[in-house]
Amino acid sequence: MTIAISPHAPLPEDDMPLSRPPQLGAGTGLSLFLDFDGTLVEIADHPQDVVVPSDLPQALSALSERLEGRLAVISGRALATLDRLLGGVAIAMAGSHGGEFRPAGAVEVEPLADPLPRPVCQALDAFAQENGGLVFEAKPFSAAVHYRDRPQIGASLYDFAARLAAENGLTVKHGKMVVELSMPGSDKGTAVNRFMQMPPFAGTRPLFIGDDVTDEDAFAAVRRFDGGGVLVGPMRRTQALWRIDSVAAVHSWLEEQA
Ligand SMILES: O=P(O)(O)OC[C@H]1O[C@H](O[C@H]2O[C@H](CO)[C@@H](O)[C@H](O)[C@H]2O)[C@H](O)[C@@H](O)[C@@H]1O
Repeated sequence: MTIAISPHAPLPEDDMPLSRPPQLGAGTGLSLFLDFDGTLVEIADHPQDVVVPSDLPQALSALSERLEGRLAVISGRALATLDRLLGGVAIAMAGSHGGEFRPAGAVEVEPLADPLPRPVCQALDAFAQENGGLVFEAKPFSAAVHYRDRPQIGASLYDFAARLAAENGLTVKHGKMVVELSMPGSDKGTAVNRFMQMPPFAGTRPLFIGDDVTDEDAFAAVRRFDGGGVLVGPMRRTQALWRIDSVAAVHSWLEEQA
């Protein structure tokens, strides 16, 4: 299938149906970027409770091989966590919302951001402790507070984090029942840009599959390389050009590409 995509194509309206993404057939020159939570694994109540299908690491590894290495997972999770959850599969990865970067087969993690100042992490952690039921998650280049167990705290948590961000020159991200702080200059879009400057991604047209608003930076980035985003889940205002209904449907689509 030939796909024609322009970075200047109009964005879809939020009530406009988006079709399934194109197939990664031989000779299409496409590369593939995948988000993790809500895309490859179902959302769970707590970050440590996600269930990784036992065949997922091998499926990613086989697809990466078929695409001659043009596959990467780009996640908000720490790379060390992704390694543990995916059994150390040797595919390309970026973690901590673009703060950590590692090409396929490499051992060294390349930082693409500076770590958060310790007092900021301590302040976020203290807010989580003082508002029982919040989960503080420290990552090498960002820190997150999850409020899924106390949704009513979401607005005050966001205000608190936004104030910390303004006082310290940081970036605040608001994902699914989670508020995160990181140093400016790294997000999933910068991770896409970095991969697209190096082989085997350079010169290809990237697809990015993701579910969260934090994936929108990557949806915008892939359009600049004549590629497109694939939104997972219900339609919303998005920069994605295609849509897949659910995590299960992502798995089916990945199987079709094998
Ligand atoms: O970029 P992603 O791979 O989608 O990671 C985004 C965040 O995912 C994790 O939190 C989310 O998933 C949890 C498990 O399903 C869920 O409990 C939580 O409410 C979600 O926000 C992860 O813990 C974060 O570090 C990632 O940034």
